Amino acid sequence: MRGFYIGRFQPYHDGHHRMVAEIVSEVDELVLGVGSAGHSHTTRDPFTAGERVMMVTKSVAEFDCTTYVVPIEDLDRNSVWVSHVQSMSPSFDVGYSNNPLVIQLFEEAGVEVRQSPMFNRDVLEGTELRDRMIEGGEWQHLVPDPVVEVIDEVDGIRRIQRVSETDTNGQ
Ligand SMILES: Nc1ncnc2c1ncn2[C@@H]1O[C@H](COP(=O)(O)OP(=O)(O)OP(=O)(O)O)[C@@H](O)[C@H]1O
Ligand SMILES: NC(=O)c1ccc[n+]([C@@H]2O[C@H](COP(=O)(O)O)[C@@H](O)[C@H]2O)c1
Repeated sequence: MRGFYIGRFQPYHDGHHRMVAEIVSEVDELVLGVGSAGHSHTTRDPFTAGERVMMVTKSVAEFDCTTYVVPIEDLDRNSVWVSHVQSMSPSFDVGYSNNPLVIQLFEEAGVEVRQSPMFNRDVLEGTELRDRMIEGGEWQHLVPDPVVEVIDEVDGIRRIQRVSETDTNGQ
């Protein structure tokens, strides 16, 4: 059986990693969709699809499960989004998500969806991690080690701090 799990992974963190650990115990192969693939260089979506592919690929290497990492761009039309996903991904039997819109769209398309508990959600949330990066706080212990290395390699902290600055010229 092949599973599919999509997220923006801005960045990939220990909550995602815990969920992947559970998924790989249930499936033979996994597809990890890197969502909103065209988005980057903003406060909400600082990292490119390629950078997120690196974070995810290096992090899941510890699991003994064939994993395909597939960038998936957004569409303006939710009603055909599942077809779009299926056109970009190896075929899959079950979708994994805790995102209500994703769950709704998969179910309407007849795809089985499984949810997982939210792990330590008070800190394991992309928004919280990005806030810490912008403010110079501690975030490294909340992501797998390879994610720290990728963000360092691409000078990601400087990037998110810069793109979060307000233009003070008032133009
Ligand atoms: N701590 C967590 N435990 C379990 N699942 C999580 C956790 N955080 C996110 N998820 C799930 O992982 C998927 C991808 O989430 P996403 O990449 O949007 O991360 P996020 O932490 O919710 O980030 P953001 O704050 O940027 O929206 C979603 O289904 C989301 O519900
Ligand atoms: N119409 C669309 O393009 C559409 C619909 C539902 C989910 N998505 C994407 O799927 C991903 C879901 O991941 P999150 O759970 O991280 O939000 C996001 O990248 C989101 O943009 C896109």
